Parts: sequence; C-alpha cells; structure tokens
Amino acid sequence: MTLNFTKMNGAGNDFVMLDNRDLSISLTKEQIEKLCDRHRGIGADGLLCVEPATADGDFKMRYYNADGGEAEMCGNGARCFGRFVNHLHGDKLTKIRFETLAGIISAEFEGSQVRINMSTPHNLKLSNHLEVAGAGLTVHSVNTGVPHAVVMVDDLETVPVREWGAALRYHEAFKPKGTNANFSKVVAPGSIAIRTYERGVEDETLACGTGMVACALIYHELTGEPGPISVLVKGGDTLKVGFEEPNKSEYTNVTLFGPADFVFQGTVQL
Ligand SMILES: N[C@H](CCC[C@H](N)C(=O)O)C(=O)O
Repeated sequence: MTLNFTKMNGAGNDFVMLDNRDLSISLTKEQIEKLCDRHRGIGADGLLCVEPATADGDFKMRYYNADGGEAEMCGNGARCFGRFVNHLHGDKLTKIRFETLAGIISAEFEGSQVRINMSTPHNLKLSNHLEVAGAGLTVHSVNTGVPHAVVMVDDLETVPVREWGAALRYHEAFKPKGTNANFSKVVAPGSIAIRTYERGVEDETLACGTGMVACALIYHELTGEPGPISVLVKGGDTLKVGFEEPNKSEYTNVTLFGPADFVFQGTVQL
C-alpha cells in the first residue's frame, strides 16, 4: 500500500497527517507504530487521520499515539489537524469544528498559529500524596481530553522526567488507563514552564497540548492567577492557555493557542 502523508509539528510535538476523507486507509496498530518509528519509519509522536464527520462536526479527527494506540484527544495534534484540513481546502476556511473521542473541538486560524477550544476539563483533583519511584510527591490531576498528572517543581532542569514520568504513567493511582505526567514550574505571575512525559509515546516530548492546558489549570487552582497563562515547553515555544471560570472549578471556553507547522510531504510503502 502506498500512503501519501504530510509531516507536521505543533511546538515540536510531531505528527504524521493522513487524509482519510474517503475512508480508503485502514491501518493496524503495528503499521501505525512502524510509521511513527524514528528509525524504521517516518518518525513522529503520533498519527492523525482526517475522516468524514459522523455527528455534528465538519470532520472527524482520529488520533493515535506512537505506540499505535488510539487516544481520545491531542491538543497539539488538533491544532495541526485544523491547519491541515484548512490546507486541504485551499486555506479558505476560517473556523472548523471536528469530532474527537473527547468531544467536539473547534479550531480558528491566524496564519500559522491555531487556536482550539478544548473539551471541558474534568476529574480535577488536587494534592494527592503519592510515592513515585521512591520519592514522596504531591500530585495533582485533571482530564483535559486525556488524563494528566501534574507535579509542581522548583527546578525543571534536574527533574528525572523519564524516571518519575514513567512511574506516574503506570502508577496504581491512575490505573487502568494510565496518565500523562507533567512537571511544572512557576516562572512569573501568569507564566509557567513545563516538561511532559507522554502516555503512548513513553518518553518526554518537546510539547504536549493537553498537558499545557492541564498545567495551566492546576496553576490557576493553586494560585488563583487568571488566564491567559503563558506556557513555555521543552522545545522552546511559548503557547497561551485561556479559560473562564464561571464558578469554582467549572471551566469554560478553555483555549490553546500556538504554532502548527508543515515540515514535509511524502509517500511511504506499507
Ligand atoms: N499521549 C496522550 C495523547 C496526546 C497528547 C499530546 N500529544 C497533546 O498534544 O495533547 C495520551 O495518550 O493521553
């Protein structure tokens, strides 16, 4: 099978994009894993397919992690999805709505930057004291389309992201689905810096969109700092997380704004 693909990245979180509007593409978990393999395949943190809507969206977004498993949502992927769909329509669209397993996501375009409206955050929990790889950590958690654990730290450089990240990702407290793991430092009022270990990539990524939103909301919960929150990610980009809080711990109009870039196009034999 010959596949035409587009490679994109959102703040360094990179993806294989497939136009499957005709539903002619059907990939196995192993095939997706191979496509995402950085030595034997194209190489990416995940793969996204554009599919026809089946409910009240304009399109359907399918997201698969590098391990080939389907996940409910991907914030950086959704921004790339929006820009890719707009490109397929001659860059004439201003706003699209697409279906995901986490609900309807909308995307608006400002050049190469994309703002998405996230699904409603839920399962927010503060200050769960857990033993993580032998360390006693205060762990917050929230689902921003996918599950996220958030640990506030003073020094991002020395955090053992892989060790603590993997221990949190598989921790008893987050079974059976597991979680993504974020380490978040306050840089200045309204500004945080984060590092993320991603479920399904099983490593640190240069950025994680749903993780940025999770860290911004936890930061707000702990400090009362209003949005938008600036979030500096490992890859060096700073993105904006916006939100409204009509009442305590109910969040509406949660947005993520940042770059979604094309890298190359190609064909691959499967
Ligand atoms: N690895 C995540 C999905 C992708 C999240 C991340 N790439 C983003 O931008 O939100 C999970 O399985 O929960």
